[in-house]
Amino acid sequence: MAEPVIELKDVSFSAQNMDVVRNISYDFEGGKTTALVGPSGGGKSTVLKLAAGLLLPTSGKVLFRGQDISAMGRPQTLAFRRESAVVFQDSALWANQTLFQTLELPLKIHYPDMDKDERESRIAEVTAAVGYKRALHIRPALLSMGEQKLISFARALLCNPSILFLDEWTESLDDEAARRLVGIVRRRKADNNTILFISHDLEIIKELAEYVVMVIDGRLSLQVTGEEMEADRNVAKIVEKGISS
Ligand SMILES: Nc1ncnc2c1ncn2[C@@H]1O[C@H](COP(=O)(O)OP(=O)(O)OP(=O)(O)O)[C@@H](O)[C@H]1O
Repeated sequence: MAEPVIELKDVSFSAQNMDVVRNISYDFEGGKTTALVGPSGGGKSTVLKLAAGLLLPTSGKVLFRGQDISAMGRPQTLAFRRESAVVFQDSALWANQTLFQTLELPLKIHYPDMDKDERESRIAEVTAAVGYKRALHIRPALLSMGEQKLISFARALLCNPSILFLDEWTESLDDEAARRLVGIVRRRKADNNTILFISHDLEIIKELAEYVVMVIDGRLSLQVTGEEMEADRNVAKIVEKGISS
């Protein structure tokens, strides 16, 4: 097994007197693609946000390359942020900023020496890669949910991260747009990126996932490899049932 890039060590997360995630331990192997699956409300997004360091556990630890995320100083946090990127389920674009401003900010933070022309060309590159064709000097309210997803995905690609956290990333997209993003993830996977994604689409899970982890009621209920899922019809059925409930 390759070195784990992200480790969840007995992680729990509670909010408003509710145990959302309970005592989860899991190592996300470097260079591998893992699908988080399970029924709605089971805790997948919370696990993804804990792994991405966007939520801090109520108890337990999340380690990035062996370092406790909650104890990292600013330089290490910045390095983790530059190396990783998140596509949120709701896209999470800034309502009061143009798409261009939203896409320019990560480049300004992580590449302070990049000049405006270079930023424009990088933004043009990633928006073309995801197939976004409309203007960039407009605000997200003018976009469909699918177009917002494309911009969110383009933002995730901007700094060429080696770790991708993708939450319901093909939701709201038509087939052509979804296939395009699947193609991008497939190429990133071939380039040994570490990818953690949430999907309710069995075909996408089968196509991309090397590991499948099911979260039900805040707990890990199944951990299998993509090969085991492919080979064992019973396992495939459990996963299928889990994602459709
Ligand atoms: N900060 C919070 N405060 C209160 N409840 C929360 C919080 N975060 C998550 N929850 C609740 O915890 C449960 C799990 O949420 P989560 O979004 O992680 O599930 P999910 O498996 O990703 O669901 P879906 O597939 O519907 O997106 C839900 O019932 C949600 O309302």
